[in-house]
Amino acid sequence: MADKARGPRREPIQRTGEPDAAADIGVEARIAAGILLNAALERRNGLDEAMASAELKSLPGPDRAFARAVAMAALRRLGEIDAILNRRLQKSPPEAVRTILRVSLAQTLVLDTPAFAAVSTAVKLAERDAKTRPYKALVNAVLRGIEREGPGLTTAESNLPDWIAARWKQTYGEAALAAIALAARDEPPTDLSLKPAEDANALAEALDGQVLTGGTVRAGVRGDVAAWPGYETGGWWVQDAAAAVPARLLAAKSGETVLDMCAAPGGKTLQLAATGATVTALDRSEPRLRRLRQNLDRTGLSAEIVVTPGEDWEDERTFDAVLLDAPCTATGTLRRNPEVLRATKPADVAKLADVQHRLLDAAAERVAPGGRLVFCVCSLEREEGETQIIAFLRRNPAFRTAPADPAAVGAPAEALTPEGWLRILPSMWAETGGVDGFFAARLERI
Ligand SMILES: C[S@@+](CC[C@H](N)C(=O)[O-])C[C@H]1O[C@@H](n2cnc3c(N)ncnc32)[C@H](O)[C@@H]1O
Repeated sequence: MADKARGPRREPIQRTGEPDAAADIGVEARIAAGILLNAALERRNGLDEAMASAELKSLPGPDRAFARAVAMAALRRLGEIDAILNRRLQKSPPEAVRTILRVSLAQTLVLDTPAFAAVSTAVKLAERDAKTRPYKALVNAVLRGIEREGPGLTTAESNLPDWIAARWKQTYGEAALAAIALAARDEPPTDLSLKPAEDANALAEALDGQVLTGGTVRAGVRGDVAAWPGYETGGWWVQDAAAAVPARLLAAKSGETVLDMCAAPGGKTLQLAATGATVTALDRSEPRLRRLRQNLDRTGLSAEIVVTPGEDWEDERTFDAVLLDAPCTATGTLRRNPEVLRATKPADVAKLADVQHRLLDAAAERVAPGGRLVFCVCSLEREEGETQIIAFLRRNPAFRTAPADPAAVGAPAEALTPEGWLRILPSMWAETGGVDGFFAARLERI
């Protein structure tokens, strides 16, 4: 596969992190990294499933964390890593050999692992398996060649699957595509949403971070969030700055009734419950609702929980405000979940748009006269965002757009569309570390 030329922007690959003591971590962790990488490339949720497998769980914690960091780095830079490899490979090696090479390059090019450790463990990995043993010398030569002569220039856009890059170029233009690709190269910072009574400035200071417009605290440190101040006492929860926007847009108030229609694992339910509104959190997935319950317990917040598909809910109630955070391709979360780009197929966009259409109609029925409806998706695909709302407003003349005020809801100013909706791109707020991609529209029943 040749390095894709989608424009002139070619730059040296940048290192972004350094897992602890990578040089001391051994072959087993690298094998695990390969397992995680391939699971993520093979199937949706593959990485999470593989992380939960007995094989991964049997590793010591630091090895497991290292394996995940390597797999994530490889996924974020897959196009660049393959381009570098392809310049040195005369023909494509067996997949197992490519995995070893990818895992090794993710360490040296992205994670700052010392080359001696990344290369020698790659050679040991090749040696261990009869299928890869004949390629031991090749693995050594390719990796040492790259170390000696440098990786060469690569493009951030090459990390995006072709069909996705083509779509985003058409929807957002070439410059935005390049900016999104750049934003997706690096591990994003961790953002926290706080309960209203918490001191955002003190938390930001403790985490060497900053308070963003809207009140999100962006941590300046990484690591185990459960060890950060305020976790045990439930003062905050992890939630990307963009993911915190839709619940603010709904502007729930104490004393109102609110339905969160696709609620689990509950980041937005927590925001809504923290306003003092009476919240009903509905989701079709019991396992995901279990996580929502744990989140409510930890934060001391409360909500009624309903397990059912939103379209089939046999309940007559209507609500002052309804939030529909619909299931979607999640392409906007590519910085946090680079695997979504590999797992999503073109046909998924239309399939999920159908689900969103049905859920939107079901959500609309739950809105009391004069009430509000916020629809949002963490997708960059127009069919899951703007197109849904245009079609919904045509089918439902009883609703109209209530334009968003980006400053009031902690969204980037440039996210506001002419229609009054919010289209947040991962390239926005780049100077403070970027955001997830989101679409959100607030509607009101006339
Ligand atoms: C984008 S996630 C929601 C994230 C959540 N709002 C949060 O902030 O943590 C979409 C959710 O929709 C749920 N879901 C999918 N189809 C559904 C349906 N027909 N009815 C209700 N929930 C559904 C999924 O189980 C998933 O939890």
